[in-house]
Amino acid sequence: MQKILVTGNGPLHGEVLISGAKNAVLPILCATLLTDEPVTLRNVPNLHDVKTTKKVLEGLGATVSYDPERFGSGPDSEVTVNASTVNSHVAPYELVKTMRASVLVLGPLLARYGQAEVSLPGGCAIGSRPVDLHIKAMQSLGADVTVEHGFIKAKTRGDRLKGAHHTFEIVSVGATENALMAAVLAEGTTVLDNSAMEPEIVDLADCLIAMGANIFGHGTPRIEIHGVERLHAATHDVVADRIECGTFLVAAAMSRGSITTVNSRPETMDAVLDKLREAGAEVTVDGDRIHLDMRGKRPKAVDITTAPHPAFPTDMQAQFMALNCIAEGAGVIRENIFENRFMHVSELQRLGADIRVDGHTAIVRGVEQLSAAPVMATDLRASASLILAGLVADGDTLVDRIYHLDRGYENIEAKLSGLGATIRRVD
Ligand SMILES: CC(=O)N[C@H]1[C@@H](OP(=O)(O)OP(=O)(O)OC[C@H]2O[C@@H](n3ccc(=O)[nH]c3=O)[C@H](O)[C@@H]2O)O[C@H](CO)[C@@H](O)[C@@H]1O
Ligand SMILES: C=C(OP(=O)(O)O)C(=O)O
Repeated sequence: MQKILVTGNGPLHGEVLISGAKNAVLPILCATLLTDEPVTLRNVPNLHDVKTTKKVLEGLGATVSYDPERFGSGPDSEVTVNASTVNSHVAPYELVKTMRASVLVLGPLLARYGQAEVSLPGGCAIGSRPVDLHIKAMQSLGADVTVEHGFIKAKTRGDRLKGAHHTFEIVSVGATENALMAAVLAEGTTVLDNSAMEPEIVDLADCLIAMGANIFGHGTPRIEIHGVERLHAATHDVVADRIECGTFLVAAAMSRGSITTVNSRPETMDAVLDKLREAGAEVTVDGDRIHLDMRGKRPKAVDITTAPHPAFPTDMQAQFMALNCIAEGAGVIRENIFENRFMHVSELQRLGADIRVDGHTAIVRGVEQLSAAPVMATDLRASASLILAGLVADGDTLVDRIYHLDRGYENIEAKLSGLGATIRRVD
């Protein structure tokens, strides 16, 4: 099994190209099921999760094509999906269990084919992550849904789903996306209240609009959709990954360095950029570039409270915990989205971090120096936090179970090496 070996090696400097967002490309790939015409996506990141989604779509009968030479090559990286050949409506357990975003085929399959069978994704390291809100939204749109033998089985009552007014009980990114994709082909108007407002939802809506959907209010808590009978071919550029970008900026801050992110989307990152400034970084924005400079200073600890967008994202919590581990002072971290998203704490403690956890709150007191140790990644962002800690620890840190990392970071070791880090993959 592959591992990453990272050696503390002074400040990071230079430019890093940000990839397309995992959390945008996955729902958008699922949205290609909504039309029998080809949809081309650009700025597609070369991630394990993208390959899993490709397998899910191919399992349904769609054709997914890309040029392996150019795949993962930044803005020009293209994937085309042709769903005209879809002949199955079943997303099997073997694929869904490895990537819960596969549940996002539920809405598109129901909307286009009137039926869907999607395995329940199950829990994962960060929490139980149920899909009840997805199911309730499908029911509001006129689907009969049962859960049998570990599968969500859904059927439209008539030929098509019916537009409806649906209010999400709590804000959910995935349930908003599933409902949005289902509603674009429903008969009549749908209003989705208490919708999630993440930039990746806006990107999905923009792609659906390019495919001919009528959507208003995306990026606000109320999305209105006027259903159309069919969607058509389109080309769409996937929005930049704000979490990948934030991860590199935190790495630079921790190492007291100075870096510039390129092809990023600063306007989607206010909460993270504000916290970096609070930590003592000089952050300037110029179009798609974010420049962060620590001027050689040690970062200051910051308090973090995770909540739905536009508040501070849970997917950046572990990285800021790593920052607090070596910062001046103490920071309080409150995790409000997932019940079990402190799995990185015990591994950071192995590197010498001073962290006390009480329920959903962690108090982190910065230490002058972390000391390298073998550590185990438990989930995607936990993996990132361990690499960041390893970058500033004294000695060689070996991070095991990096398959989590490959789900969501394209070539992280090459990108960090390009910034001057000493990091490599070992077998
Ligand atoms: C592929 C993708 O985009 N993943 C992101 C998405 O996950 P995901 O879409 O799974 O996260 P949600 O926004 O749905 O989850 C928010 C909260 O709602 C709960 N919930 C969700 C659905 C449901 O049916 N019932 C229910 O109780 C969850 O357990 C969680 O406590 O948003 C999360 C929150 O920003 C991010 O951490 C993930 O990176
Ligand atoms: C939790 C995450 O992703 P997923 O929903 O794909 O598990 C993440 O990106 O940090």
